[in-house]
Amino acid sequence: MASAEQLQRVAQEQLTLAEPPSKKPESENGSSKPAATVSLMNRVGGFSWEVLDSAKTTNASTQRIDCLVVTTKAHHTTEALRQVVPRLDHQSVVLLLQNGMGIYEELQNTFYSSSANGKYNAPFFLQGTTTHGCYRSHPFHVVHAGQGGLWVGTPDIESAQRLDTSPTLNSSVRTLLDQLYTLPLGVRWESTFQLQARLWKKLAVNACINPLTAHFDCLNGALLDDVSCTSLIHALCTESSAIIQHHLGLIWDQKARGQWSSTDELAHIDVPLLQSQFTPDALVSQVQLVCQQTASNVSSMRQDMRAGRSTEINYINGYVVTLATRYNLPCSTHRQILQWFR
Ligand SMILES: NC(=O)C1=CN([C@@H]2O[C@H](COP(=O)(O)OP(=O)(O)OC[C@H]3O[C@@H](n4cnc5c(N)ncnc54)[C@H](OP(=O)(O)O)[C@@H]3O)[C@@H](O)[C@H]2O)C=CC1
Ligand SMILES: CC(C)(CO)C(=O)C(=O)O
Repeated sequence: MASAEQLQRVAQEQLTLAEPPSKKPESENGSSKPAATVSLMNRVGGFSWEVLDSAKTTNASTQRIDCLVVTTKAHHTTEALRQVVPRLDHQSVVLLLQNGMGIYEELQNTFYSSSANGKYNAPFFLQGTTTHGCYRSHPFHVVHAGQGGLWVGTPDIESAQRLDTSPTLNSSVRTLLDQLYTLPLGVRWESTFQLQARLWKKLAVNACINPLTAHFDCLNGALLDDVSCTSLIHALCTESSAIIQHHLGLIWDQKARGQWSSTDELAHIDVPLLQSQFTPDALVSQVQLVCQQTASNVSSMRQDMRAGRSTEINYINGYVVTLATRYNLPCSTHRQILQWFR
């Protein structure tokens, strides 16, 4: 985890830029010779960093953290945060950058429910999602294998409202964003619902490509050549579509009941237009597009599976199943896929 609290202190990490993975036959999101090497230190003044490692907790810092960017895998996030929870307060800003969904809720329930640390002490969470691709070639060296964008916003409307009404918080979020904007990562701020729609789309796509490529041990592009894979993609997207549409429908009802004032961003959201982006056909087209665009990629779940690591399945298909159970909607294909990983 990188702490952005003392941005002028210098770290020696290097960011390595490589050719896009599509130019290679089979890459782990780009594993051949890097195209360029640049020092983060020269470009952004350097990030302060600490190694957070359970073996060294006795020497761990107790200094308050202003801004924290969490880039762990979804299933490691709660344990990673546990080490720094005492250093976060209600004015700290924490940006979550995991694939999948449900992590924000898990953190709230684990650390900040009324029975735990108390809501009053919760830091201000932001969520983000990226289409960049990168991997670590060796310690402190990251290969930037695929160019994309990075979208950041608030996880729910309550957070958006809190941000609007707290100048201190607003200034902390601005500090973090200003640092992120200096990076060549195409960072953009999005309204709550634009970001949530983006996260839903990514979840629906990842719920097809990741488990299927891991299970059938194939490249992303190969999914489109196999008839059993394409029929699974249709089944998964049909189930995801009903669940997402239902979820959006609930928001539509809340809006209709006047739960938000006219100044809220949600008052301007066109829910039926949003819903049209989540039909089964729209989701299948999105999966096909990503399979084509990342045809020569080894998906992150396939990489994890090959390396004998745990996967993010519980935060991808597992999250879809959790919502289906909550809404009492059919979800047998996602359930079947979850069984493959048990
Ligand atoms: N890599 C990519 O191209 C993309 C990744 N993502 C998503 O971003 C997230 C991160 O992915 P990625 O960077 O590839 O994952 P990695 O596994 O490469 O990196 C995760 C980092 O988290 C650290 N970590 C794990 N547990 C802890 C802990 N308890 N305390 C502190 N640090 C910890 C790991 O440290 P250590 O190595 O020491 O264990 C490692 O440095 C995932 O959700 C992924 O799906 C999304 C889009 C693209
Ligand atoms: C988009 C995709 C499927 C690219 O490989 C990905 O996000 C992943 O591998 O986790």
